[in-house]
Amino acid sequence: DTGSAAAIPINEVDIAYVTPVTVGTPPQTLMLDLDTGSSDLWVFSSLTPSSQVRGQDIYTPANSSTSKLLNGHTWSIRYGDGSGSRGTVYLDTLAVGGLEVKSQAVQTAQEVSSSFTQEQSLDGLMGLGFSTLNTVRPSSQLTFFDNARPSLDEEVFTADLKYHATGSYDFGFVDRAKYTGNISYTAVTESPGYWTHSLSGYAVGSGAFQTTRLSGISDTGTTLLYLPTAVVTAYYRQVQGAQNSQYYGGYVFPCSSSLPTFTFGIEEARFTIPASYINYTRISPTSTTCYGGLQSSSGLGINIFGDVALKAAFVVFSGTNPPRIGFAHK
Ligand SMILES: CC(C)(C)S(=O)(=O)N[C@@H](Cc1ccccc1)C(=O)N[C@@H](Cc1c[nH]c[nH+]1)C(=O)N[C@@H](CC1CCCCC1)C(O)(O)C(F)(F)C(=O)NCCN1CCOCC1
Repeated sequence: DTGSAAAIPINEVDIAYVTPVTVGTPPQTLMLDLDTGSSDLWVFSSLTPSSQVRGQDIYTPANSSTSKLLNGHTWSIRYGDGSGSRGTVYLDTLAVGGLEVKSQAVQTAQEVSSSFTQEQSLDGLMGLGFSTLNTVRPSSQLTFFDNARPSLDEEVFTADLKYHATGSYDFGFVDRAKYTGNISYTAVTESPGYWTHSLSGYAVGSGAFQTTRLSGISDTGTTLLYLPTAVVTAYYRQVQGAQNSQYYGGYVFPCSSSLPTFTFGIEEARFTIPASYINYTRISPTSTTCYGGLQSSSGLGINIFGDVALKAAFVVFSGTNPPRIGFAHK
């Protein structure tokens, strides 16, 4: 079996991407953020207080003939940006791009934090990290990918995220039409449940490639690229008027600045992020100060290869044993 679905940016600066997912019988369609940085599939639901729902689509288990309450199970998750949610669990039929799983744990939110209420384009998350990160207790649940595995033609899913455009997620196959040349693979460690791997080095603009292994997580659920301070200062040293603002919590610069590209290595392969991806957004609609798409990871304790980096490549998340991750040009 295979599946293929759209990855649609939810705003004009690609803060996140959502994918249509159908849940239950008859199918209820929700727009979920497919997130390789977590492993809970949770949705706004009929159990979410109406005061916390603002425009999101909801899953109503009572309207599904195939829903089953997973008795006595609860979950609670906190994300890197401080947002969170918690609730109960149903098993139901769930499909992404034509690929169906009969009994997927669907975590129904009974409480969501305000940033989720405010994000009306996001009806929930589909975690595609390793199932060890799942927060359902007393027994943790499997991700959609882990449930789908036995029926997949190939034990992979791919991410083709695009800059200011709709891309795609494919399950069970690697679409030759979506990339050029060869796929450069590198080893993944499942610790502690993320797609953790290393970069073989980096270059700022046309500068020399610095060969140094940088470990981090490829995370479709994180907007920006977070790397060590040494790398980030080397980058912004090339940007007129750039400064690390305490006020804005990161590197900002005049929107008129010309930015260098940023290149990262996956083993012998090199991937260049265009300057436009790093000129992330104005700090306010009328401001001439812009916020960088490359920021320091020093406060995070981990380097995060988020969407700013991932959208510069075609990425293969391979659930083989051992797992590996592949990057190709597109
Ligand atoms: C707002 C922003 C300045 C552009 S942002 O860069 O912060 N963007 C947010 C994503 C977002 C999208 C839409 C609206 C609002 C926020 C972002 O990139 N947040 C990151 C991480 C981060 C670090 N620093 C600042 N932010 C995050 O929490 N990402 C998680 C998924 C997000 C959560 C909010 C909603 C959108 C999806 C994540 O899952 O990718 C994660 F890996 F970062 C994470 O927190 N994983 C949870 C890991 N736990 C470990 C323990 O077991 C349970 C799972």
